[in-house]
Amino acid sequence: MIVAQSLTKRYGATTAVDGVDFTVRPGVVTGFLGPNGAGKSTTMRMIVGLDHPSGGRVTVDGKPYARLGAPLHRVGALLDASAVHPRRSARNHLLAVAATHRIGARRVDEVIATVGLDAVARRHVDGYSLGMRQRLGLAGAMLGDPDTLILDEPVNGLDPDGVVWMRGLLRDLAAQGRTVLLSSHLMTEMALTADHVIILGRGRVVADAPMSDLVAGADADTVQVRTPQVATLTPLLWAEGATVTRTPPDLLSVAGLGAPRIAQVAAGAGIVVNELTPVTRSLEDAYLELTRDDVEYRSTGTRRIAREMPR
Ligand SMILES: Nc1ncnc2c1ncn2[C@@H]1O[C@H](COP(=O)(O)OP(=O)(O)OP(=O)(O)O)[C@@H](O)[C@H]1O
Repeated sequence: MIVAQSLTKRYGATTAVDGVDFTVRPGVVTGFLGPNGAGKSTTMRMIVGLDHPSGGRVTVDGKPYARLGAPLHRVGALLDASAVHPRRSARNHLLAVAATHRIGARRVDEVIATVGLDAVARRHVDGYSLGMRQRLGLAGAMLGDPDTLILDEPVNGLDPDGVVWMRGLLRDLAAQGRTVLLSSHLMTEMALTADHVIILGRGRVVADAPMSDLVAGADADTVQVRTPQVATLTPLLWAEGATVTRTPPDLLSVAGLGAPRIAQVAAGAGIVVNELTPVTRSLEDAYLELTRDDVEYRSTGTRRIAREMPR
């Protein structure tokens, strides 16, 4: 379990992390989201003792990282996949890390197999693709079989097979009762992987909620109804207390009445319904709405770029 209390980090005049409180629980994958510069990496670095808080504290299983004995067995981190000596092989890199905790070669070969690098483990890392480096970083994080995993953008550079594999692995690790904190800008992937989400905006927590709450959200009871008989169905839905918005020629957006009741009303009046779809909000919609005021780096759009291009 990771607990942050009033956690703060200032770099000169910049407050990167501004008094955040959150708990990352075991047994689920927790997604860590936020616009560029929101403070995710800084928070992760503080969790693993690579940065010191300017205020507040963060603990793993009740202790600051620096006070955990044999930290590789407690916390595994993948924060920067490029942080490996390029002239070392993956296996030698992992053997060197393993030696700091008296972890043997057998475990090194086990994690190499788990991340699918067996065939290239004896090659220099400088020939590795970004996806291979991510796999190696994950192998390093898992080396000590830790209860807590902290992974900054681990799916960057992975091919579609790799993304699906990573999703399954992270979900398995959480199902084994581990604490998994994962940052990513890929909303669709995050929606498939995480059970709980913490969103930062300008160094503050703007959301801390189960994924199901975020993706259902405000639009959960809106239903899209497609019927050739909109004029007949609309007053019947009004009579049931629904709010109905019409998009010609045949689409109704119905709020305040669930799909089963709409189907009953239509069937009772002999109205043909071609589509009945409950509209759920995507994680991306929820994220964009929650961070609308917290985006530090916003593009100006392609039209302006086109105007400024030399002819
Ligand atoms: N070592 C540093 N020195 C000075 N400022 C820093 C340092 N590290 C981070 N910052 C600043 O702190 C803020 C938060 O940065 P951080 O990298 O934690 O954001 P992030 O949410 O991980 O962003 P991204 O999604 O782009 O990775 C930014 O304004 C950044 O410029």
